[in-house]
Amino acid sequence: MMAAGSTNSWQRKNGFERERVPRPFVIGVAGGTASGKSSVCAKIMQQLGQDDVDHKQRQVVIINQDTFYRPLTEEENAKALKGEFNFDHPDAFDNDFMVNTLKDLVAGKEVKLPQYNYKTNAREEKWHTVYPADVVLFEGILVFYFKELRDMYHMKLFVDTDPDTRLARRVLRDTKERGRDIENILHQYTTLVKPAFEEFCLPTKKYADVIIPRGADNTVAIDLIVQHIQELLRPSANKIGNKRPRYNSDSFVGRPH
Ligand SMILES: Nc1ncnc2c1ncn2[C@@H]1O[C@H](COP(=O)(O)OP(=O)(O)O)[C@@H](O)[C@H]1O
Ligand SMILES: Nc1ccn([C@@H]2O[C@H](COP(=O)(O)O)[C@@H](O)[C@H]2O)c(=O)n1
Repeated sequence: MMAAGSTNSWQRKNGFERERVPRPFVIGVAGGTASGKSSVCAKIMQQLGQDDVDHKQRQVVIINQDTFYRPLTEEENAKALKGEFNFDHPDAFDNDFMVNTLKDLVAGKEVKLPQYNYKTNAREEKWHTVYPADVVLFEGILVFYFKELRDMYHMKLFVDTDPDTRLARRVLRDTKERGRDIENILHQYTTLVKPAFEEFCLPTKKYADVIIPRGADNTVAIDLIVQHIQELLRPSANKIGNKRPRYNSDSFVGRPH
């Protein structure tokens, strides 16, 4: 671990002195379907002591790329119901919405986001507010694919879980939580999800700063990442660039060692 008050290589490379760590600190979390991206983000959030904090006060927010699936045409929706629409292709996303949302969060603005419904393959009508935070975790299968997004991350994590394990988890999850039947899941997986993973997601692993084998089970990797975030965002590193000092939580950064 870096000594308190020192400047790390990332900061030097990017021209940031110790006290100029960017706010918010944006972390991209990529990986195949059911690799454990959400679980890893939830653990990071929990270990930063943010679970019990009110949404308006949270210093860490998690944004899921699935929020940005574009609305489907009637024809596409009919295909989706048969497991024949390619949700794993970059064209399935509303790229402008995704980029603008992240830009707004980087600019310290609050954003309004829909809840995505996997049963209807559409956004819910009711949107919720996400408030500015000091750490933004942006997770999804293709969060490293788009250069404009990639350039906004200060740290990139790739969750690397064995494909058989991922398929097994996806079958369980999609039958229980996403209203799918097994035939439909396996058809979609073999014809669309797996080929798209190999074409669009896996090649983006090279952009990762940290690869996390086994996802949320990898407590050593998660502990190291959390320590690194805490170190970067210690209050002493907060002299310039933070318009909203919110370091009054003992459970977050700035806790005495
Ligand atoms: N380490 C694990 N052991 C067992 N099940 C897990 C593990 N990590 C995730 N899961 C389960 O696998 C499914 C996908 O995990 P999730 O974290 O949502 O992955 P992703 O966000 O990459 O799709 C979920 O049902 C989750 O509960
Ligand atoms: N209507 C939808 C939208 C997405 N999917 C699948 O979800 C996967 C991405 O979510 P993860 O939590 O698994 O990363 C992706 O592989 C899509 O195939 C879907 O099935 N239906």
